[in-house]
Amino acid sequence: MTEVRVPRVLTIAGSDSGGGAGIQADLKTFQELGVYGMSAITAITVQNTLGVHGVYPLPPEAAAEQIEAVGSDLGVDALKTGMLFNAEIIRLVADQIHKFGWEKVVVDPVMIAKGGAELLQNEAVLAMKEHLLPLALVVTPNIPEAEVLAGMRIRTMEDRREAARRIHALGPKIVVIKGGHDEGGPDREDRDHEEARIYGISAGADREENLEKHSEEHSEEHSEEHSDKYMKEILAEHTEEQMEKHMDKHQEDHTNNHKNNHKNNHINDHINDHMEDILKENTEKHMEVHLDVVNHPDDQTRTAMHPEKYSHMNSPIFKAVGNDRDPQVIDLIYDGAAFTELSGKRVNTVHTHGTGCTFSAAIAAGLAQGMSAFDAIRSGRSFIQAAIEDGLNLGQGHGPTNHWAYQRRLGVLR
Ligand SMILES: Nc1ncnc2c1ncn2[C@@H]1O[C@H](COP(=O)(O)OP(=O)(O)OP(=O)(O)O)[C@@H](O)[C@H]1O
Ligand SMILES: Cc1ncc(CO)c(N)n1
Repeated sequence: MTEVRVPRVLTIAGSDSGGGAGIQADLKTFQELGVYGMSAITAITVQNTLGVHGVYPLPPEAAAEQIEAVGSDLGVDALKTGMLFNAEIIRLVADQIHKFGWEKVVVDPVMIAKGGAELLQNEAVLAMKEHLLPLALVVTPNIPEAEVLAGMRIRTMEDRREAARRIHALGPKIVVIKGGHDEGGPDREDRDHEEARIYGISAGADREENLEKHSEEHSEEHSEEHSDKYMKEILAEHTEEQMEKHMDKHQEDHTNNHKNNHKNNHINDHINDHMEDILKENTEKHMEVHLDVVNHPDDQTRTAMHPEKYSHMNSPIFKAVGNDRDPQVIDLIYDGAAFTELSGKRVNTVHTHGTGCTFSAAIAAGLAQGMSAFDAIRSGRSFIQAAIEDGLNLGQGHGPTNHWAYQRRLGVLR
């Protein structure tokens, strides 16, 4: 008789005292998805929903030794990396992955926190590209991280596809460029002007030509100094944008405060004892995970899906509801052969702290459970969509997502 063993997943990441991102988000996600979670901590961050107030990296050997301890004893079916902080930690982590021969590796190339704090030293980007990305099965940059890794600006979906091709060329088998930061719309022109300020170029007709030149220079040079400068420019720009958006959202939040307080007191009062009732009280809107898959005509990826194995995802709760007027978040997936767009309804909330950590942790959990990479990504997207939709409204800034939401919705179905 074969022994059934629980899937084992390791996260190599930083600690978030606020509990919404980093190691804490990963372990909560693993637990919710029914896999056994283990951790190798790279750094301790002093963090809450208002921002990162301190970063205390551990000695690089501490990460390597934690990985050695769990790898040599408990075993690892899949792993994810998050905040790695510096080049030395990246090199040692890559050495361990290589030594153990682990293949189900999800790299979340964490660089900055929402709010702007540096979670990866600028000079470590090169180590990430050279040592870690070649070992990744799935890499999940957000848009600013994809810009840094690809050495180009991302304005349009075509830019995103080009960035995905460039990142894929660095070695990972599947690239997912997440869309959380792509708010699209009228700010694009402002971004062109901001870019013009940074590069000293025109925001008009010759913009593309200049950018092209810049990215050619970038790929030719490959020097640490150059990538350091480029990363600083990109991150500074995105940080400014994030801070402005944060302030706007805060004002909006104040206006809605009274309404929200009422709703959240209600949720908190009942959260443990009457969760099923609360879920039933929530409207249809709350009950659905709005996901849709759009494949390009030559796309083969869709055949990699096995809906019969994950039949719960075809239930009304997880089915796309298909309202084209809803603002969408699109995650772009590229496997070296075809592009797939995974789109979901954009939730209008500031409580998105740790979305990337949670998403990549859910992908690693799916891989450990034997899902194909595409199914694991789709399942991870459903997990984070539910977690954002059923937000907890904690803290005064960017609050955490609700790691219970996905399983609790499934619980209602059972
Ligand atoms: N407002 C939103 N509504 C719905 N889905 C979202 C929203 N924001 C992000 N997502 C989803 O969450 C996942 C993480 O995307 P995001 O771009 O926010 O990552 P990130 O910036 O790396 O997150 P973080 O740095 O907070 O960990 C993606 O699957 C994305 O589509
Ligand atoms: C520790 C840690 N890792 C990752 C992120 C990115 O969300 C964060 N804010 N904190």
